[in-house]
Amino acid sequence: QAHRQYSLDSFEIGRKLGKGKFGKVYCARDKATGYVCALKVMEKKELIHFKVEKQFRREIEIQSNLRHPNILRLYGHFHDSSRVFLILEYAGQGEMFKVLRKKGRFNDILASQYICQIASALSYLHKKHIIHRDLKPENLLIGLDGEVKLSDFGWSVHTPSSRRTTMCGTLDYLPPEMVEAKDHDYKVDLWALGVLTYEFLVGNPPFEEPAHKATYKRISKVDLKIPPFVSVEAADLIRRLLQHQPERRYPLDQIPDHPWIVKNRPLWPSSSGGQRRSS
Ligand SMILES: COc1ccc(/C=N/Nc2[nH]nc(C)c2C(=O)Nc2cccc(NC(C)=O)c2)cc1
Repeated sequence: QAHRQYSLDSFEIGRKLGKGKFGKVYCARDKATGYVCALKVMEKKELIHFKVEKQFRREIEIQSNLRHPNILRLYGHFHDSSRVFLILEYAGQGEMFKVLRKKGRFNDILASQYICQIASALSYLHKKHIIHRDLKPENLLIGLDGEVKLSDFGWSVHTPSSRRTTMCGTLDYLPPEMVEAKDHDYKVDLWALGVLTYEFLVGNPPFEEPAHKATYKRISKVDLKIPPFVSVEAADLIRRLLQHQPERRYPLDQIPDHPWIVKNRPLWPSSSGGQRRSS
């Protein structure tokens, strides 16, 4: 099954779900299994024009090997003379970005469940030496039961741990800051998780400014203003993630036990299993 050869003829094409960055997305049904999926169609000439073939191949290589309830599955891919097709998991409630814009902002219960699920997905990726590097509402989808699905691995990378092993002869001579610098890479996702937590609760990202330069200045100074309506517990987690020094950022594995998450956890995990705790 995993190595089935797919073609456009393998699918009944349903409604167009929307336009992604580089292509269109359709709901589709696999004729052989009756399984509903999402078919992402991209023009080869567009991928060449935007010089994203390498990033695109990396997205396929990375996402195909991932198995986690909060990471969108990539089941396979195929191409014809002019187009490339990704066979992706269908997430019933669509883009987080659109839901957030429509709702304005999320309450503590919804935001904390989303953040806990995203932390679980990031922890899974980091254990596989993968950094997402592009965490934002546009790259999140929501499943039928309201569970979050990390998608769009175009920018994620395998940390250079493999390069480290090939350098292993010389690793012994690397100074601490060089070796630690590798770990800094993971911690870019922790910062992004802090920005995302803020944006879910406030409705806009924390350092947003009309001019890029001004945004850059506010980020580098961590010029963070948390509005009074944000709960004390949420503000605490946001501050612990938005730390200038990467090594001071709150570890992912401690997030399920943070007061903001614990306080807002549903008494019984939802049918989708949510963030079931190991008893
Ligand atoms: C217009 O209202 C919608 C409501 C739900 C959807 C569901 N999309 N679900 C998906 N599952 N797997 C993938 C990949 C997608 C997907 O890319 N959806 C998508 C793509 C571009 C735009 C939108 N638009 C919205 C509103 O979600 C959705 C799509 C559209």
